Amino acid sequence: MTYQNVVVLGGSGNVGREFMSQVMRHDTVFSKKHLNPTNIIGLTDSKGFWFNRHGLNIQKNPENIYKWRDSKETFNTFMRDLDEYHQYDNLCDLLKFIQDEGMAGEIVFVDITAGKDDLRDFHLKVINDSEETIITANKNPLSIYSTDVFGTLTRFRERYGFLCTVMAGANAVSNLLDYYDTSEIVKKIEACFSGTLGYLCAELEKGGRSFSEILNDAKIMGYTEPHPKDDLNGIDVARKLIICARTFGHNVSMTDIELEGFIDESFLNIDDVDDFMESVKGADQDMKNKFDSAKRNGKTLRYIACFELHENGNSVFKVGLREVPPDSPLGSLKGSANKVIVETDIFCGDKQSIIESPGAGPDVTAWGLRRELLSRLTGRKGGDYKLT
Ligand SMILES: NC(=O)C1=CN([C@@H]2O[C@H](COP(=O)(O)OP(=O)(O)OC[C@H]3O[C@@H](n4cnc5c(N)ncnc54)[C@H](OP(=O)(O)O)[C@@H]3O)[C@@H](O)[C@H]2O)C=CC1
Ligand SMILES: N[C@@H](CC=O)C(=O)O
Repeated sequence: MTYQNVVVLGGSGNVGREFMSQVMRHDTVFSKKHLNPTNIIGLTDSKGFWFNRHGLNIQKNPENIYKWRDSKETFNTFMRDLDEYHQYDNLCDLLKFIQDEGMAGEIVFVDITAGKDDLRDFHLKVINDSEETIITANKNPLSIYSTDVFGTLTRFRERYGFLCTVMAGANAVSNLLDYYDTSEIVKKIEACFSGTLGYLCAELEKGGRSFSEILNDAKIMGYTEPHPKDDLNGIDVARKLIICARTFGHNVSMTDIELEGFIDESFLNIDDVDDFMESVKGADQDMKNKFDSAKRNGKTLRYIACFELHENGNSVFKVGLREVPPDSPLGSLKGSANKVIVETDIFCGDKQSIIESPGAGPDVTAWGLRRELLSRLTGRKGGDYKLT
């Protein structure tokens, strides 16, 4: 039996713990489902990593999941004596460690961190200087740097999976890759790409609860970024629009996007998450007024990412809050649902391509990552297929 050996970067985080728990319930050797079961041999946080070349011991007792899944602190305590923990100065030390263990060419890294420069460097090193594979839910390496970085990372598609960076529960990214490969020019995109902001809009539209209460809910449900200001300043949606546009062939960067935050900029400069959550209470009345005003116009509000290719070849990228009819394709979205409407030469008029799916949450994201991992298994379809 050949294992798919996995190292989870950020495995102790919200999505990371859910990912671990789903893999342990369904994808390891104990599930007896796949010819190449998943074997988690390493798990990192921001300071170091746990490693066991035969597989982390935490995997052996899926019945303990409930003891560690819901809190990072209890997870860290649970892990303390199970396997060896190595501190690192630089994430690239991990790559060297794996090579020294004689495991080069056998690893899939799953990036569930929100890291920036150090993760960009790690992704580049893995793709340029090793034969390992990366599957990422972290959008930063593909979006906040130059198109060259995007091009380098995605040049070996079989070694770089990024389906979960946009609409984690759907096939949006692979559809856009298909348009690129078939030379089908994307003319227009309109999308709601944020589970957090979608949930906020749908709940504010109902009335009854304040903006800050709903945001707190979204944070508890794991929809928000590690710092929710990255949702509210529109950067998370802009990153997704950049990843989409680069995927269908556009040389676009953050400065090309007309970006309007969800709330006033004056609330968006607080680094401490608890202080930030307290301060945004100041935006409650303004957000209520905006939704009341839209309602008086027979409209509602949605946070929309838009790309349009003009006849003269110029393209426009916009991200912001827009009034839309409540029964329109984006105005009718509920909860954390995401939707992307794409127009190309073939897919236009009443043949637009529309993809809708849940866009956020640890469960959806972890499932998307597992799906991408499993799609790479050579032995996936050779298992003992059971019908019940
Ligand atoms: N929530 C969702 O619905 C979705 C999330 N994502 C993405 O998933 C990622 C993780 O989100 P979430 O689980 O909520 O975040 P958390 O903050 O809960 O977890 C982040 C994890 O990454 C580790 N980490 C942070 N920085 C670094 C670094 N520089 N190097 C190595 N490890 C690091 C943290 O370790 P430590 O504990 O030491 O800080 C922690 O284990 C984000 O990039 C997010 O955009 C993508 C799609 C959907
Ligand atoms: N914070 C993001 C998580 C997924 O990318 C969102 O709300 O959509």
